[in-house]
Amino acid sequence: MNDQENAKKYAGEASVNFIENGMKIGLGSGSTVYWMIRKLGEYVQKGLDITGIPSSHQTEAWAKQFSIPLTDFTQTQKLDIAIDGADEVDRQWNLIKGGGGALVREKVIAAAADRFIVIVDESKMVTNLGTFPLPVEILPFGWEVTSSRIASLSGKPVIRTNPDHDIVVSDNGNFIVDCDFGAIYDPKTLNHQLKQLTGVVDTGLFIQMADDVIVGYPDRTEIQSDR
Ligand SMILES: O=C(CO)[C@H](O)[C@H](O)COP(=O)(O)O
Repeated sequence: MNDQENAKKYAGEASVNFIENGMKIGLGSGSTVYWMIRKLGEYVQKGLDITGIPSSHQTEAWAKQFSIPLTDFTQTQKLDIAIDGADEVDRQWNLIKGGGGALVREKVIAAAADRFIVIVDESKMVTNLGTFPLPVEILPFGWEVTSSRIASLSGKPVIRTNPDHDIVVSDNGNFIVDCDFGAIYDPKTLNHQLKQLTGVVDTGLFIQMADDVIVGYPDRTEIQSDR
């Protein structure tokens, strides 16, 4: 395993220490979350009684693989904790998410949780957001119009495609545009401007939602609990 993967494993596994018996847990998406789910599965095997709501089809498949009991929002509207990765984390703990395309469900889950824990390897910690292009989920209908309106906010949107050049469809049946805004100095305002555009479902900007950030290094973790 390379250094970055080790760091993801450290961060993912450390987050499981925050989980207590009886909790309802939001399960994020991505390769760091994989390590959290795998470790959580071990705890469940040993008798930990929890239920999870997955934020993507991939996460649901992993949760089933590791025998984690699942529920959904028809059963509960409140989660004790949500644990998720991120593509970038700035100094105020604003996030860019959505590299894996699950940003909308991830945001619904984070918003429903009493505590939102972010798990990242050290490479994700940045001074300003924006090196990673911002994912924005948009409706397929008229996506060209929505995309050009995002461009008028200086976002340079690129429709997300797979290696066969087909447009990627999110778990919600929508499209994603990856937008290069340069350095994002005011993520709150940008998020607001984007969300006002008809056709935009949501953005990968998570503004001051994180309660804790667990940063993984190749040989250790650092838990940051004060913004
Ligand atoms: O937002 C996400 C998926 O939509 C992921 O959490 C984000 O892309 C980080 O993924 P990884 O842990 O694989 O680096």
